[in-house]
Amino acid sequence: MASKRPTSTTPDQRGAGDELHQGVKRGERLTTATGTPLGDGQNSLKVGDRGPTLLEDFAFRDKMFHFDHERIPERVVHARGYSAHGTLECLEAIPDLTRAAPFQRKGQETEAFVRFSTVAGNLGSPDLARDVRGFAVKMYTDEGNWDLVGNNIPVFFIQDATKFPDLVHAVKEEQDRGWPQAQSAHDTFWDFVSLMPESTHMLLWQMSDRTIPRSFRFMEGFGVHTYRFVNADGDDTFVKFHWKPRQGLQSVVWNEALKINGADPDFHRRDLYAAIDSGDLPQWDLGVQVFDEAFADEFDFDVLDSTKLIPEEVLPVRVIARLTLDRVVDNMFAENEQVAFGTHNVIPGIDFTNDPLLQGRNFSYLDTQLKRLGSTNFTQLPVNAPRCPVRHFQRDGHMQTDPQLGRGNYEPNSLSGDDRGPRADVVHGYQSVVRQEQGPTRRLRAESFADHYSQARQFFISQTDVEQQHIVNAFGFELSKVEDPRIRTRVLANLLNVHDDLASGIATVLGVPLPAASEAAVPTRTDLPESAALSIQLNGPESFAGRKLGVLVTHGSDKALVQAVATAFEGAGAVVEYVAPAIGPVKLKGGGTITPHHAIDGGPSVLFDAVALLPSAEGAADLAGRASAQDFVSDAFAHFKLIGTGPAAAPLVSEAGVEPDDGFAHLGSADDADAFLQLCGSLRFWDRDIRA
Ligand code: HEM
Repeated sequence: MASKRPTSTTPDQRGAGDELHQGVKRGERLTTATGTPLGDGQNSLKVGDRGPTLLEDFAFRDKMFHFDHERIPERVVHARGYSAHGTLECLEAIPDLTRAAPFQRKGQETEAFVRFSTVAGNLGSPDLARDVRGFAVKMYTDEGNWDLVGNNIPVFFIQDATKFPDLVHAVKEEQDRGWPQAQSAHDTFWDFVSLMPESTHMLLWQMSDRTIPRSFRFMEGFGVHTYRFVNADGDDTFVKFHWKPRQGLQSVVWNEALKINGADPDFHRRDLYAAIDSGDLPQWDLGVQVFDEAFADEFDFDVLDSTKLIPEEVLPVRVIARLTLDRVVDNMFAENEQVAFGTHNVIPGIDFTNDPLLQGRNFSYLDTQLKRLGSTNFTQLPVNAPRCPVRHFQRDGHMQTDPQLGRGNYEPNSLSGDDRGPRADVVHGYQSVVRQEQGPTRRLRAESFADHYSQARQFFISQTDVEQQHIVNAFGFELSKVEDPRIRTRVLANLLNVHDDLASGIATVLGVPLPAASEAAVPTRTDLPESAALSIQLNGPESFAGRKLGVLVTHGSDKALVQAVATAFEGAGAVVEYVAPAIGPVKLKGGGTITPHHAIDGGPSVLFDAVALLPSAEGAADLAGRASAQDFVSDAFAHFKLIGTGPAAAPLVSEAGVEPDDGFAHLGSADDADAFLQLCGSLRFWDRDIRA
């Protein structure tokens, strides 16, 4: 006999969480995936009050079925990433060089989507791993989607795509033990690269502070390969693409990176989200190095070799457009995870070269995306769908969402639509550049790819003293994690071909003797000049705009001083966050309260670009005895940060074991705030880096 059906509100509703909620009482109706409204979303269908669950419970099965299949394979590389929407604005029309749609008219705007990423770590790995950053840009042009799938480093580890699986296997966690996660500091990576001298130039970049950027906003992007521009007449030129952050370049230091990973593993994604959300929109200039066959023939290296760059001093970067990111993602899965970039996604006006790495990439992306996204129809997902009309005869397939009307599903046909289906357009459609290719089919690396050390040396000598020391230390750190000493020796032997100071510096850090240099295929050139464009420190912003100041406050902190510092920094486009002994409101001397953003135990100074210590005398005495407060000061000091000290901060500074230097600014009164702001414009006080 059927029991009585519950009414909309049952007596079982009680407790703040509706623990025994049995009916719909407010809001939109909850349904199954097929739209059936549910009467209960909290309990499965059981026999009796405490009996077994019934297989008949379609609502339970509907929900659990979908949950069980929520995960899709993560990207085989670049799994960890974060995205934003934006716009590319053309600053200079270049129809003489290319018919690519975004560059035909000054002021023209093209919708864009960008995904930044690390390479080696899995989806849940920390943001501040020492790793190359992906910088992938999808541009939804009037003539199809153009993807510029780049990195924040202008060269790559290998010259031929067939080595890519080996490279990735070597850097990912080791197969017999499952670690380390998101790190190159282990035997298999260094074993591989020590046997592949072509990786040396990239290794120098990887061991530089480029691979521990302070923010996605403060790093460059590069297309890496030589591509082609093609104009409406079919004339082509070579082109290399550069993204230059208008915020300037900035990285953190290694010890800081390690601590950020603990304090906030989402540091980079949080930073990008917060900046865009607050209206501080990050921008990059898109620049090009355009050159012809004659330049390529005369250039020191092969322009098809992705382990080489063209120094900006040799061929200046010409800015043609500006990218602004202005919208965070609404849903990480729908956008960040389902977006599919590929070097093969080009538009009329953009073409490939014979770079053997690029040629291989053109195969790999589409291939992997079928596996990752599960259907050939992933181009219909909103984040991947072109914004221009799409007409073709690709039909059916898993998860087809286009009704694909009409009779004719072949080309040519006279039955679809207006009695004439879509046809290729010989005048306006994509035409590959006509190239003459000939020669014997062979598996061979051209002699023009043989110089593995000269540009590595050029990179090293182009760094400031501090940057060179950071490179030496990074090699030292990574190689100290290598267990097999033969691998370390091979790396040092290769690096002796780059620069004596580099190899001997690393040997000193490691405390091992220098081996003999390895035999190089061609001698290292010592005549390549320094290139200032390769340094981060020489390309800083000289401004604190877009950076973050951490202000340490306690009960009794001086209101006028705190306000003056906040007003100066916020007025200069910086973010100010307060750190206090506890998260509750802090009472200021002079009236009023501040609600801190962080309690001191969860707000270490590694989260900030500079710090101001503005405690009251009582507060300073209390903090001086707390390890987290001591670390706050000593870490800021050790990471070469600028430090402002209020009138009562001295006991805390001294208890932290820190001796104030010229990187300190005394904040005796509100009048000193501007001077501190000016000092912070240099971002770090590198003179403190005594090892340099
Ligand atoms: C032969 C060399 C390479 C191969 C075979 C290769 C292959 C791949 C594959 C299979 C993915 C995952 C794609 C996905 O699941 O959607 C990927 C992602 C990516 N690759 Fe490469 N890659 C190569 C070299 C490079 C180089 C030289 C760059 C930079 C210029 C680069 C930049 C990226 C970026 C940025 C992503 C992430 C795209 C995203 O955010 O979804 N790759 N690559």
